[in-house]
Amino acid sequence: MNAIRASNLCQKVGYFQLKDISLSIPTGKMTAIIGPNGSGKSTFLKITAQLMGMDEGEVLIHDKPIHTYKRRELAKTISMLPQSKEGLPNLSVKELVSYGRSPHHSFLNQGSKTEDEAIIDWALKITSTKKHENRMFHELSGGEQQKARIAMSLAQKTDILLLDEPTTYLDIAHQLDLMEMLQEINEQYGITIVMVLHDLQQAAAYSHHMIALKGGCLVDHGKPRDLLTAYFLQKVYNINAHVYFENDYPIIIPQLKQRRLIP
Ligand SMILES: Nc1ncnc2c1ncn2[C@@H]1O[C@H](COP(=O)(O)OP(=O)(O)OP(=O)(O)O)[C@@H](O)[C@H]1O
Repeated sequence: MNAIRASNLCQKVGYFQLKDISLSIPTGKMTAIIGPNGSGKSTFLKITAQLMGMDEGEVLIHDKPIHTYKRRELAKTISMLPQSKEGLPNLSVKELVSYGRSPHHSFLNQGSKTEDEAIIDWALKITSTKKHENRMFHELSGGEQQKARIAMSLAQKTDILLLDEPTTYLDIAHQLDLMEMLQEINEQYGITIVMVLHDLQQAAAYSHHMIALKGGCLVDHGKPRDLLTAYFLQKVYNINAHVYFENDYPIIIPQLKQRRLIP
């Protein structure tokens, strides 16, 4: 079953164009979207979260065309964490995470306070941010802020979580901690996780499915172990590298003096 299916998706953004993208994202799995800077990864996520329209094509979420979803219904199905954390109000961590409950409230139906509290508590605990709940968001470190933002997305209680470069600004230990946390969330709760990542080793190690974009086009998609080869790296990034797997963890060894290969 597919959580997301795009067919012949085209979208022009300034001088850039997403061209005829057709792909599927499996339900309950972790999918990594990779590709060079400016290849359209964020644009694809934004269209999928309906933060941006499309010129042509169709996107189905759980087999239902995205344009037939009401705004609140979509927000209960899919949550997206954008790259930038700019513009977030200076709230306490708990207040920020509570924001995730907004789609579940309306003017006429404020929902159950007990249920909200239980979900907020769950989101704080699973992201290990419970201990920071009374601290101000802007006082946290980059890694702690990233986890608090993920807690806010989790509190939205959606089946699908879109994360745009969740490991940016994090050191290697916090990157691995975050990836393992996402793996745990995926395994325990069956949430479909789609993440844009630049670290190819982590992308392949932590995903079941990988999608590669380049220049607004889909280059390839499939299981990381099948996809990640020297030929693939040459095709997508124009680099020469050796690739091998050690206990299912991919190792990429780039050849030195690559610069002449960059167009
Ligand atoms: N609002 C906009 N106006 C004009 N051009 C835009 C706009 N948003 C994105 N673009 C362009 O669209 C292209 C694709 O951008 P996008 O952010 O989707 O790429 P990306 O693969 O996520 O890149 P990165 O890895 O660098 O984050 C880029 O060339 C970018 O300059």
